[in-house]
Amino acid sequence: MPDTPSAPLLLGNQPGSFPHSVLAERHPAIIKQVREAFPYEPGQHRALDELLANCTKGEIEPLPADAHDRDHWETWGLGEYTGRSWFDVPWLWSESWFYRSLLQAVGYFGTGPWQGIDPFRPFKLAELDSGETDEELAALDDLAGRPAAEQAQALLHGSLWGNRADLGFRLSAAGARDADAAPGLVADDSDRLWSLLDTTAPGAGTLCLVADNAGRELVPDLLLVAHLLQSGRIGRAVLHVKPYPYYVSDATTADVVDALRRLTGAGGAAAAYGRQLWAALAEGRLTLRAHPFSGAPLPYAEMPGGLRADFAAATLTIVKGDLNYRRLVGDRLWAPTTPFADVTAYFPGPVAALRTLKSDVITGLDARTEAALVAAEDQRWRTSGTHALIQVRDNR
Ligand SMILES: O=P(O)(O)OC[C@@]1(O)O[C@H](CO)[C@@H](O)[C@@H]1O
Repeated sequence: MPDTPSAPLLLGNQPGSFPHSVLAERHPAIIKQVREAFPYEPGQHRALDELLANCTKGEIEPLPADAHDRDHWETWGLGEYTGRSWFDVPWLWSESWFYRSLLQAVGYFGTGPWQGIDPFRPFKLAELDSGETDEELAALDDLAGRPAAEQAQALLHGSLWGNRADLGFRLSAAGARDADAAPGLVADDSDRLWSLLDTTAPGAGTLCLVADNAGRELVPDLLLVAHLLQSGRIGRAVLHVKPYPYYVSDATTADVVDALRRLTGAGGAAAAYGRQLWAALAEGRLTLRAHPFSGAPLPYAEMPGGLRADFAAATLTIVKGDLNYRRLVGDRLWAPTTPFADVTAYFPGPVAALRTLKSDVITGLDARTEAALVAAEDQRWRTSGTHALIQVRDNR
């Protein structure tokens, strides 16, 4: 970002701020929920007690020498932050460290019987099995008879607003789920998004979709991918998921499998989409990636070469959700009118952000939109989850 003056990095040490509330309130609430959802054994309860004390009052501790991911975390700044309060290091870093620590506490990374048991799975499954998901899937039958452009726009918006289905957010924002979505987007580059996928050679393009939440967000993401493959706007899709459970509801490979089973078992148009994606995986037209950096506590500007090459080769990369937006533009308190194109100039290919606003970070607003939002809601629009955006930077 050579020409963009930087902005203050978000830390969690300002009482009353959103980042502070995540560290002081959301994380303890997540520990409580996870503890109540599983018949954990004494060692796990002890480890959760220790984590609760450590993440609210303690300091960041080093990893044991034999931790499987020690090298990653050393590269990602653990040495520098060891011994500091969770509240005094970059907020993005301490949140990521929290999820890594929670998985450690419940034995996810161990060699024992709890290895690989996702502590968030009950919440994800409840959402996937909900009546709301049934309704959303049934609506696909009506959509099937509509013109292709209308279907595409509806599925794009389904994927965008699916981002409200974020279980971590709903834990701490009481009533967030029911608050009405604001009509209109605070930024809408959807025409540019479609123009990037308008191809004279059908089936030639590759879409990278950096997924966010499982369940009611991943389902519409998959439907969008299926539609783009089917209509020939893309020939290949690469779906980036998290390598392990993260930010409560972030999608992992297991969640993709659950979502595909849900689709194929639903009947009607949903099942047809599900079968199509199942076949696309078998044929290599849809590929899954679970890159370690997808769970890293760092902005995408610091992504390693392999991941950069993936994004560079794509016709378009769609980055879903609030956390990915923070990582895309940098977790900083930018002036809202800072151009999105400037803060994403480092990204190696065309990139689109689809996000509902759930944290203070925002770029790319025009001054009039920002003024109207502030006049109506003070600064609440930044974190309420009721506003959304589609922003695109095309570097071709
Ligand atoms: O990435 P997502 O699922 O859209 O949102 C993640 C989120 O709930 O977690 C962060 C705070 O913990 C915020 O960035 C955001 O509110």
